[in-house]
Amino acid sequence: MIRTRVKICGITRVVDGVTAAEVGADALGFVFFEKSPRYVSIECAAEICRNIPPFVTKVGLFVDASEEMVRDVIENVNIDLLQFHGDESPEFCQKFNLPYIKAIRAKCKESILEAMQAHSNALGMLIDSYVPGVPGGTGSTFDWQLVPSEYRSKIILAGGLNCANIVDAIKTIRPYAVDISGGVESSKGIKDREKIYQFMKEVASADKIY
Ligand SMILES: O=C(O)c1ccccc1NCC(=O)[C@H](O)[C@H](O)COP(=O)(O)O
Repeated sequence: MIRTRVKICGITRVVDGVTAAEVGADALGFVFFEKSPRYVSIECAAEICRNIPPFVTKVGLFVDASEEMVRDVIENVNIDLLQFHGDESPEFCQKFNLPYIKAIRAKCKESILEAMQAHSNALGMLIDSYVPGVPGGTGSTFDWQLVPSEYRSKIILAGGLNCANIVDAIKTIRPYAVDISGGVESSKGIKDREKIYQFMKEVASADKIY
């Protein structure tokens, strides 16, 4: 059986990080973008990461951050992976001696393929919804037919996923991983234990289908 990995993004509290890890999330995301309602400070993220078991991947998210800021996070938070949501170049993304995920907002097939080729050294490509002026965490889905099937093993599907649509999403795309934020929240930045649990159950049931 193929197992779809799950990344839960926008963790702002120790309790949510611990719950997500307990319930089986493979990765947790921390948003270092001050304009986001899910922003976490370096101190807060470091405290959460100290409480998370070692085999859960900790991901630091940035939106056109300075090199200095990315380095500050790497030095002070025990993160394993970087995730870039802005217009960062491949050269910038590869500066930090850590693997990275490049987030692409799904405007059209051509722009997705172009970004995938430019970021061929990225560990994964997170394909998210395109909402003008919003770099991530939109809560909106997009046309999944835009996802290039030939890159399946690198694709992290994001954007408006929830318990009601995740089985369909996995059956349609068969991504390597799925990423969810708003779909497992009770309010922005506050995760809901029951929703996380249900989401993990739905992913497992989708995996049994193939
Ligand atoms: O979550 C945010 O507020 C955010 C802000 C700026 C850049 C990225 C952000 N989140 C990144 C993620 O990986 C989200 O999980 C992804 O966009 C999906 O969010 P949602 O549609 O709410 O599931």
